[in-house]
Amino acid sequence: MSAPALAVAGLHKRFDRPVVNGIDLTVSAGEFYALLGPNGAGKTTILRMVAGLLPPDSGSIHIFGIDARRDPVAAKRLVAWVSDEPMVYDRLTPLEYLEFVAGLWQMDPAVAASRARELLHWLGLEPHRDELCGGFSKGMLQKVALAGALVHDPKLIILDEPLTGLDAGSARQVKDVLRDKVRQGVTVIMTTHILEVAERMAERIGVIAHGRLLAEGTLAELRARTGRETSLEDIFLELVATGAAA
Ligand SMILES: Nc1ncnc2c1ncn2[C@@H]1O[C@H](COP(=O)(O)OP(=O)(O)OP(=O)(O)O)[C@@H](O)[C@H]1O
Repeated sequence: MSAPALAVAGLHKRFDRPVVNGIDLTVSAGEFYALLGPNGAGKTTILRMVAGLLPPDSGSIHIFGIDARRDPVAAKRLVAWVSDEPMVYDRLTPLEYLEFVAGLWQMDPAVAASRARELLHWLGLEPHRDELCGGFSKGMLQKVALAGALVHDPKLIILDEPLTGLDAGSARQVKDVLRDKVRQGVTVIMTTHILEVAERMAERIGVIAHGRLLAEGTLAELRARTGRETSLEDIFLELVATGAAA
């Protein structure tokens, strides 16, 4: 059997207080996984550790079987990280930005150019490909950042609140790109506060509070835990309330 896209075990991180408290998480290759949790639950901190941007205090992270703490460069080649605060160079056009990112990955220029064109088309950025990013709205910058994260053809895409601030049309484009990627066998892990998105798009859902995984499973499995045919919102609120009381 092939290695899971992500296998996290015993992950801990503290800042001035413990923030991630022994997370175990396995996401299969080709799965769409949503990580939910109230503000400050530790979701971003977990994903930043997985993406190699923050060192854990303890625990292991394997990406497609690669020990990401021991071999971070090999692991990062397989991963895209899309933050909720897009960092794009103001003085570059989207096309130049994608060429720049492709250069960092030492991609073949012809492959990079064709992938960049495809991504700009998918995300509706083609009409703006020669305009400077400095004049773009937050939503447009978010889409440029997503395109930049996908240009090296990652196998695991990690997104922190990718739909926040996007208008309905842009949100649809981003969701379609992610669905297409999953159809192609790519793994997607994302955080969201938009529970309908998790309900509609994710194959499995994990609920985090106080740096702990309270529950995970398909929507049907989470419903079975509560013993009621109810919405993800009800399940989420019940889990977080009982988790907080525990
Ligand atoms: N670099 C840091 N230094 C100190 N504390 C931090 C740092 N990064 C995160 N924290 C704290 O860790 C806790 C978890 O933050 P995190 O951003 O992981 O939560 P989250 O679940 O992503 O929340 P949200 O849904 O609000 O984005 C918060 O209390 C936050 O203030």
